[in-house]
Amino acid sequence: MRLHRNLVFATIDSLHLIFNEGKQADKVMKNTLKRDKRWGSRDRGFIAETTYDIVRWKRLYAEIAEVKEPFDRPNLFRLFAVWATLNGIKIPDWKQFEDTPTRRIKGRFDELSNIRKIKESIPDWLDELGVKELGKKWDKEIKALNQLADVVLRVNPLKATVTQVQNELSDQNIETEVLKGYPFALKLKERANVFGTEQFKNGWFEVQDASSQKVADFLNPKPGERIVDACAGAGGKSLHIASLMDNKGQVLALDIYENKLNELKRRARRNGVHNIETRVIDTTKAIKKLVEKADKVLIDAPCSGLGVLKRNPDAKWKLQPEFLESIKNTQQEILQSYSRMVKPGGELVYATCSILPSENEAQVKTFLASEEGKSFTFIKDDNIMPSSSGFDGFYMAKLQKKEKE
Ligand SMILES: C[S@@+](CC[C@H](N)C(=O)[O-])C[C@H]1O[C@@H](n2cnc3c(N)ncnc32)[C@H](O)[C@@H]1O
Repeated sequence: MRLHRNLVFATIDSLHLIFNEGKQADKVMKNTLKRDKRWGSRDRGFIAETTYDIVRWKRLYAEIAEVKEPFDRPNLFRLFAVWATLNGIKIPDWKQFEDTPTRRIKGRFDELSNIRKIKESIPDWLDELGVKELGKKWDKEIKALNQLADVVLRVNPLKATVTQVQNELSDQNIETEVLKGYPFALKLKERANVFGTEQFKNGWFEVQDASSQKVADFLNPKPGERIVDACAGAGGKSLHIASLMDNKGQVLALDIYENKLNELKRRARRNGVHNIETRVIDTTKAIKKLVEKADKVLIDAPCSGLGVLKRNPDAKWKLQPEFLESIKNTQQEILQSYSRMVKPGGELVYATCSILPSENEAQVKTFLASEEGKSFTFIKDDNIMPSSSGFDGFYMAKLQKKEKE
């Protein structure tokens, strides 16, 4: 592979914004990719993948290059040189790469590969937490979480069949494969910009990780039911739920952020979904109005996001222990208040995209032992681990509200 100067410079500029200015990686990437209209999909792919790769391996590369934050421009080029060397890419004879110690880079990599927190490129506190919560399992989970995420589509059965989407995309040289056990999923064989296709614009599919597609299945919505999606965000799960209900019945999508619900409404129109109503939760009154009104409630709770590090490697550096503690309190508060919306005999699903038992099983256990939780019985749970599934880490638990005596 030959390195192109403007693509490398765009990568360096993006890394500066992410590492030194605390900007969110996905937002930086969106802006960077708008910079030059002449860039084709391979150029864009190079910038995005290289930037994300260097974000993912920041600690390892910084230790190899012997540089410390904040990274000045020469140091960002040193990180880049480590990336290129370890990926077998020839370093060009530009002045920014003068005296790159290629052999030393390889030697340092071998030396440092014995220390997990450096090899897997994670902060000390996160490595300690992983061991405390997952014991021996942490090793393979963090390894899996450092792999590049596959792109998975969820076909929208209101608009198309899996075969139709597969054939139409194949006509545009976008090859996909079906995933056993995931009835609406198609995995891209190679990364491609699916958002530009007519099929996406017409709502035939959404991009949604395979593990995330398990949540609506687990909830098992039926046409005609009244379902509350309590932390609906931009509606990844609401849209899936509505499609499984065949547009019959009602999905009430709640969130504390109006802008996310507005995005949900846009996506619902594209998806041909007509049975979602959105409500911003700005007072406790909004919750009270819905007490015992839902057949099923989904709480897709805000969480550490540790299960989706593949997709969002930047979170390794942005996440703080204090945030984790406060988000656990929020999770329990949400469980306590939104569970009241379930009708007697109805069901509650609590889900997170975390792999930490303290955000998952422990929260359910605390809830069941509480006054509010006493009216629920535990039905089942599912712990989807990145190492065994190959996709994101997710947790989901199903509880049933007891009938009134
Ligand atoms: C994991 S995200 C939801 C993702 C979404 N369900 C999807 O599938 O695309 C959690 C959501 O909970 C929302 N949230 C946080 N606190 C909340 C609260 N007290 N009540 C309702 N939603 C809340 C956040 O704004 C965020 O959109």
